[in-house]
Amino acid sequence: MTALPDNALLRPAASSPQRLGDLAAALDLAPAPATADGWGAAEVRGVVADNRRVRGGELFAAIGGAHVHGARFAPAAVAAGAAAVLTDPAGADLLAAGLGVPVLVTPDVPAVLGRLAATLYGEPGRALGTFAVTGTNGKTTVAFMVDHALRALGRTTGLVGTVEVRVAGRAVPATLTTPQPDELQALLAAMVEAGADDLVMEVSSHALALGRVDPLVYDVAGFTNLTQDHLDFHGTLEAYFQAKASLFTPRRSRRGVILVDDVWGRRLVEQARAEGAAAVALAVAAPPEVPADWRVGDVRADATGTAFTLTHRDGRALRTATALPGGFNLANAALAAAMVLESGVDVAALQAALDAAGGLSPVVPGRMEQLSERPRVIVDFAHNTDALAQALAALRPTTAGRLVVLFGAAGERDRSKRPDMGRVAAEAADVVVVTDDDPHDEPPAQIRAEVLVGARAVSGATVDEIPSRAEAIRTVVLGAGEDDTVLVAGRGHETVQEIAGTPHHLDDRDEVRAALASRTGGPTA
Ligand SMILES: CC(=O)N[C@H]1[C@@H](OP(=O)(O)OP(=O)(O)OC[C@H]2O[C@@H](n3ccc(=O)[nH]c3=O)[C@H](O)[C@@H]2O)O[C@H](CO)[C@@H](O)[C@@H]1O[C@H](C)C(=O)N[C@@H](C)C(=O)N[C@H](CCC(=O)O)C(=O)O
Ligand SMILES: Nc1ncnc2c1ncn2[C@@H]1O[C@H](COP(=O)(O)OP(=O)(O)OP(=O)(O)O)[C@@H](O)[C@H]1O
Repeated sequence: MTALPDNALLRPAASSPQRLGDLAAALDLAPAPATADGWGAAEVRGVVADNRRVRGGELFAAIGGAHVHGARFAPAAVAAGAAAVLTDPAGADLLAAGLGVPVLVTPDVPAVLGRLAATLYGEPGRALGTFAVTGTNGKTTVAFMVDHALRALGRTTGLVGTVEVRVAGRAVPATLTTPQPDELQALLAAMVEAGADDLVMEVSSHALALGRVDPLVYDVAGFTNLTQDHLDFHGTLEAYFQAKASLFTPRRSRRGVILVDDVWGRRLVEQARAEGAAAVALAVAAPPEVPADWRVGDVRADATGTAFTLTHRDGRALRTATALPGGFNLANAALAAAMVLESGVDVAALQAALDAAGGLSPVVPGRMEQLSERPRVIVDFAHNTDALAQALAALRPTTAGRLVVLFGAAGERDRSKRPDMGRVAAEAADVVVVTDDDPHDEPPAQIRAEVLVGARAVSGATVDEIPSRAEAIRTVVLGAGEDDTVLVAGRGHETVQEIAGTPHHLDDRDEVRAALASRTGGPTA
């Protein structure tokens, strides 16, 4: 059994014990037949769905998963100090008699888990201003930007997302983009305990489809865009869209700010309003005939970044800038600013705060992160077709020499995007190097071959294949001319590469730095 990191930052230090009988009555949970009388008086002080996270006194929620039933771990959870177990009928059948603690049963454990955790931790979400960001690309960047703006306003924030979880200024690496319900509510309680005013989080389509964030109702939800991704999980683009759309309903948010640059955003505004949600439209690149509440204008881009004015139909206007490169980061910055304004912050207050903070330019690890200037080497997280195309398009105008891109595709994930990624790379770059990403359990050569089919169908670019990612990085960095731009795409901040089920340490940024150091004369940063 693998041990999980038990980071105290991720849970409240104190939580008041609650009677099992009260919880069962509130959440409609029934005792399993063999549960001894008097179970209702037993007390629990939290809930965990993974036995490796039990510290003592919690309710262990044993979930039927895709790989294993959590009930198998109930004895280990009880041995670690769990005071009761909640499971479904299939889990109850797996439990041996004589577990020694009360067992409660409900038909669908994940469906009650969030509410149970929120109840146990005192509804922490209600004590925080709450911001959620969803969309195929840009969630992490927008979340960092909203967080940056709120902190510029003097607020204490908690941040939850793909790169890290941050509680009032202290950070730990994240596991999922959006944590499981029991972990999320514990995290919110830890944030409240640490004195946070606001929560900013990324909400993945998986989390929405699986109800991970319920029963949170966000004050402001933001939508970036929708392009093909995650079809392995959702099946169709329509199902993927509907998962995202569920965030923009009164059940999950009070107000939505929706970028209407793409057709999905425009559809989302209509659908959200039809369902009675307050949906605010934001146009950045959309033409003037597309109706919008907030619109971006007077865009000035130079080597230091992009300045823009965000104007509301009612005349309110904010002028600010972002140093993060690319047209998509203008859209990300505008969305972040509009979300903060829609939470009720006064324009003059945000203007003053952003002026003092130098605009919306947080450091977002592994997102268009520039590691050297000549050659310009950038590590980015683009790992789907649209993100790759956009990242390359953002770099082309400022590349005097060749534009070189190195990337692969993840194994066991949305196979259909692989040739498309190869194609857009070969269309936009001069040199394409196809390497491994995270093959997981899939044969890496097969993944590369599927990417290469798309890349080789385009004439013009030089296309190479270098299986080892570290070797590929070294080769392109050593081979780059001073005027070239090298985009190392796909893994961003990630540090573990999984090949044939085995994790290997690999940090693209470290590999790039090492290669730069061995170029004659070293890098010019
Ligand atoms: C589809 C999905 O969301 N799967 C999640 C689910 O896995 P599973 O159903 O296979 O769980 P399982 O391994 O069968 O275990 C069943 C139960 O036993 C428990 N268990 C298991 C082992 C053990 O030793 N002890 C124990 O108690 C588990 O905590 C679980 O409650 O429960 C696991 C435990 O919490 C998660 O790690 C796992 O996420 C996997 C790793 C995953 O890849 N999720 C992806 C699809 C995901 O959610 N991604 C999105 C967005 C990504 C993006 O935008 O790019 C995200 O929000 O991260
Ligand atoms: N608004 C955007 N539109 C298109 N591409 C973007 C946008 N913002 C960022 N990108 C690209 O997508 C990559 C991932 O960005 P980011 O991490 O902010 O998105 P994300 O939605 O959090 O991604 P993931 O869900 O995979 O964690 C970036 O590295 C960049 O290449």
